[in-house]
Amino acid sequence: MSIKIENNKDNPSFCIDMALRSSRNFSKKILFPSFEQNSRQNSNIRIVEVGPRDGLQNEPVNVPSDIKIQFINKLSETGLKTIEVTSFVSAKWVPQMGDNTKVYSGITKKDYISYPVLVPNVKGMEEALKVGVKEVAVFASASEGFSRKNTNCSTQEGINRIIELMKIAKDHNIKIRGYISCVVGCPYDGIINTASVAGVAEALLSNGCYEVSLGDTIGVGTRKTIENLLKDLLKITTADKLAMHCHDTYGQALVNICTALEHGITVVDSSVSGLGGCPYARGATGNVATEDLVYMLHGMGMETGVDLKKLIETGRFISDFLKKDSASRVNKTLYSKYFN
Ligand SMILES: CC(C)(COP(=O)([O-])OP(=O)([O-])OC[C@H]1O[C@@H](n2cnc3c(N)ncnc32)[C@H](O)[C@@H]1OP(=O)([O-])[O-])[C@@H](O)C(=O)NCCC(=O)NCCSC(=O)C[C@@](C)(O)CC(=O)[O-]
Repeated sequence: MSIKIENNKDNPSFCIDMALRSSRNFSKKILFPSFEQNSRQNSNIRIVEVGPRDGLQNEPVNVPSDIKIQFINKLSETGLKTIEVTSFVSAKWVPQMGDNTKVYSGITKKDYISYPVLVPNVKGMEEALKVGVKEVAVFASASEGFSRKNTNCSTQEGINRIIELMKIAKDHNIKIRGYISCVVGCPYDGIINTASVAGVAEALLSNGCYEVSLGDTIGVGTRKTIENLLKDLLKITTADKLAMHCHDTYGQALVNICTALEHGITVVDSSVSGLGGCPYARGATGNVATEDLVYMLHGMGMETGVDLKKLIETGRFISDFLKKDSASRVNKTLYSKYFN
């Protein structure tokens, strides 16, 4: 059975199946019973696009700086309000991000878009300051095993480093966003308990992060585990201080994001074309694709301010450069309808 939707901005004027209608009506009332109530608070969702950083950091082929700059400039035209541009980590650890200064300085910045960069320590913070960053993202792990593999230190040592760099950031009026990695599972330590996540969240928030993004780094979370995590976190903080960052290894990312929306969270990280992965989290695939996220949110009647057609074109630009298929099902389905 098909219905024709004339004014749906995310779909060409062709017949789409019941899935879209379902996402507008059925899912609100039946799949997620509490959704109707929370969606009134959640009608505007902020998407944090992490494609240029998380999306590219694990790519084996060197992406030239001018391609990264074109990619970010295209993302800036899509209506996204936050685009994580690069990271100021050690190039010995993540060679793909070694051109951070060139990329950050080379992009055309719009004053209504925030362009955070990832920093691990004081050295990264100082380098980021030299190019005039206005927002940084810091990261700590809820698991010891991942902390050691990713940053060569324990979780507490990582937090201590972050506290030092946050002092500098605050002195320069730089906004600070936090990430917690491995919030439900770790490739080295297995299942992570919610108390460990809550401890890191408290440390990051109390030292100056305006929000903390919950990273399901290896994408093992399910509706149940995310629900349990959020129930516990919401005892120590409020939903407006939390964001979701779901890798889609097991295809659970959208469901987990819906679970977060139900709990009042309104900020979601994603990566165009589903690019991404951490070099130190073996087996993890990319983030939830921004195209799929936007399609879902618009289908649910939520506003993101993002132009899906431009996003699809941008996703295709970077996938074509990388010579890989887009991991976004929405991109795969709609690209030819929009552009051929
Ligand atoms: C933290 C370190 C630096 C410790 O690495 P280390 O080797 O212990 O550090 P070090 O202090 O001994 O320094 C070693 C060398 O790196 C240099 N160095 C030191 N710091 C910097 C810096 N900031 N920028 C540039 N260079 C730096 C330093 O100067 C020195 O150079 P050398 O003297 O040998 O020539 C390293 O482990 C590192 O860079 N790790 C980052 C790994 C990474 O970027 N992982 C991916 C991001 S996290 C992620 O993806 C998860 C997330 C956020 O997306 C959320 C989720 O998905 O869950």
